[in-house]
Amino acid sequence: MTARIIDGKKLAETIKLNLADRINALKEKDIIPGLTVILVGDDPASQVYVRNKANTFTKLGLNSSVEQYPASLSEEALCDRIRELNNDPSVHGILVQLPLPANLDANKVIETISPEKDVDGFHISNAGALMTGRPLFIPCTPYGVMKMLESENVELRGAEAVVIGASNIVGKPMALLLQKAGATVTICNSKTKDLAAHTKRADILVVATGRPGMVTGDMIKPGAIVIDVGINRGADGKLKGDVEFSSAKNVAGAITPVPGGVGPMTIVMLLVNTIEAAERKL
Ligand SMILES: Nc1nc(=O)c2c([nH]1)NC[C@@H]1CN(c3ccc(C(=O)N[C@@H](CCC(=O)O)C(=O)O)cc3)C=[N+]21
Repeated sequence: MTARIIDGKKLAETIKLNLADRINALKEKDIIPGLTVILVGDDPASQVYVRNKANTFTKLGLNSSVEQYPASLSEEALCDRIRELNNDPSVHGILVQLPLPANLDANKVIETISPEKDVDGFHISNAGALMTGRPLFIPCTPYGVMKMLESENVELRGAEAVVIGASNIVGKPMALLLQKAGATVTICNSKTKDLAAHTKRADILVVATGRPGMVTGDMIKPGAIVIDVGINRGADGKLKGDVEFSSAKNVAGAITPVPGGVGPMTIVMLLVNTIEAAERKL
């Protein structure tokens, strides 16, 4: 058996086409959704990725600007700039690229973003809103994963879902969304004893650990849906997921590739959130 490939790139393109009507409706009211991305420091991977985001926005006729600052930028200066953007009506979404240099307190910086412009959904108010079932912005990566599961017509009610990784930006919101959809959710972490005993029970397995190839085919329940959130860049410059694709594809029912899986979905959901932020200003 060979798994179906869940094509995130293709699904992202379809979602983009379906956004055209919403974008045009805003334009008729002289509103162009705008995102400002703030990048601190000169991590080359972040730079490439931030460019990708900006290009996607521009292609669809949205506004996007990237502000790049040296790693020496003070927390105060960064927060002052964020407050200016909070008050700029042409900016609907603000994204501060993570991770930030160690001398900056990421929590403090993120909490300076107005929750109404926090299109990442990382602000503590937005995390709490999601947790209590009244989300304002759903974090883009887990949001994109839910769209992928939807496109595959996966029955979530009563399903066993296992999420490996408990970060605030992927694992925790992912678990909440799956739970809300009716799945029974287990969150595993690096201390989990006998990880395979958990993963082998999973009808839906989401892997977000940042450890390349850590989930192998022998850990997967035959026919399971496997979602690989990993984006690890190897020494050869190639992207590698957290799932060992070569062995997993022989066991899973469906699997997301890396690249071309969750990554493009993350970007398109950022578009969705930014458009939604602009629509709320109508
Ligand atoms: N505030 C903040 N929000 C984020 O959403 C955020 C962040 N910081 N920091 C970094 C991570 C990483 N991330 C990616 C999203 C899409 C791709 C993506 O499109 N990947 C393509 C390939 C890109 C390539 O080839 O390099 C793919 O998987 O097919 C990659 C990485 C968002 N992040």
